Amino acid sequence: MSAEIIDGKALSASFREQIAQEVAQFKAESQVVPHLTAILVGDDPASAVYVRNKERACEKAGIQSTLKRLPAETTEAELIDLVQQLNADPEVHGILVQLPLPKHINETAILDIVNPLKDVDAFHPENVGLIVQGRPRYLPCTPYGIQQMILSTKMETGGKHAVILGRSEIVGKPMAMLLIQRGVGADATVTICHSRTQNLKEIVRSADIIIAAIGQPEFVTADMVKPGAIVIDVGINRVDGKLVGDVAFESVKEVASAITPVPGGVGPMTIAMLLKNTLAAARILTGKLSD
Ligand SMILES: NC(=O)C1=CN([C@@H]2O[C@H](COP(=O)(O)OP(=O)(O)OC[C@H]3O[C@@H](n4cnc5c(N)ncnc54)[C@H](OP(=O)(O)O)[C@@H]3O)[C@@H](O)[C@H]2O)C=CC1
Ligand SMILES: Nc1nc(=O)c2c([nH]1)NC[C@@H]1CN(c3ccc(C(=O)N[C@@H](CCC(=O)O)C(=O)O)cc3)C=[N+]21
Repeated sequence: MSAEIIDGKALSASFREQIAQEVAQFKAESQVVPHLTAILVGDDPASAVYVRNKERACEKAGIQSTLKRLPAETTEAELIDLVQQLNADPEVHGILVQLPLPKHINETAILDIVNPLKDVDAFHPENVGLIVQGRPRYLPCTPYGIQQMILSTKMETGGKHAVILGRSEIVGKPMAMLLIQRGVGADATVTICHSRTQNLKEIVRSADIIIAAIGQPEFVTADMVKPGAIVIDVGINRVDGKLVGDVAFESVKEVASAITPVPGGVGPMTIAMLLKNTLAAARILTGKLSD
């Protein structure tokens, strides 16, 4: 039997519609326009696509979006200066520093100085700490979007074995934190695999939920998937000009019960959750909601 295809594009559209309504209501009540500012340093083509998608989505939801484009030669001091300006600007509610940054800039040094209340990526250590403790201020966009996709399948996650491939700060690690929390769409038993993991295939084969976030084209093959598992493909890889995920979609969909496509899966959901966080940031900063 072929798996249910979790349509990230359609799901994100329905989230974005809901967010647009909430934005309109917030504007009417507060006379404030939620405003996201993204910083893009250098000209990485993949980052440019993401930033463009994000700008379009903001516009459609009634969220103001500004892109600060800086040349690849920008110094760390210059970038710090810009972040501090945005921190101090009362009209900016969300700040997103597009990663990766050029090698000569220390990413941690930059992410650490973003005002945690404006940190819509949830990368600041204060926000990460709050997530770990189970009292999040913002949820990290990609794991948050994935959790919504899993919820959309109506599969019970409680007590299930979720195997995450990849331990990055942006996907793998925070994903594990969300799935081990108590509550709906969580309560899972989580294993994180990475490049040093032994018996990776066997571990993945025991998973009820597989989340692949390693950046290796079609790494997860049908023989690694337990029949009936949910498979979430986070990978964005460009192969011969085509976009492919970390999962061999065509064969795995014959084994899984539900699967996300690439493109049209996790990517669009990441953007929808970014909009949600930006509205939440505007609420927190204007005192319309306690943080
Ligand atoms: N759709 C979306 O919204 C998003 C998509 N992405 C995509 O997701 C993918 C992962 O990105 P990101 O989370 O930033 O991860 P990173 O590229 O920062 O790290 C990759 C992780 O995968 C692990 N890994 C790499 N190769 C293997 C392997 N052969 N076996 C086991 N583990 C391996 C690494 O292990 P180790 O730590 O040991 O090196 C590391 O933990 C990329 O394709 C990226 O483009 C990322 C963010 C959002
Ligand atoms: N500070 C920061 N926050 C991030 O959340 C962040 C980041 N930096 N750096 C890079 C990764 C990657 N990422 C994607 C988001 C959406 C799509 C997306 O919209 N993808 C579409 C199509 C993309 C295309 O056509 O190339 C899809 O999968 O259907 C992809 C990738 C967010 N990231």
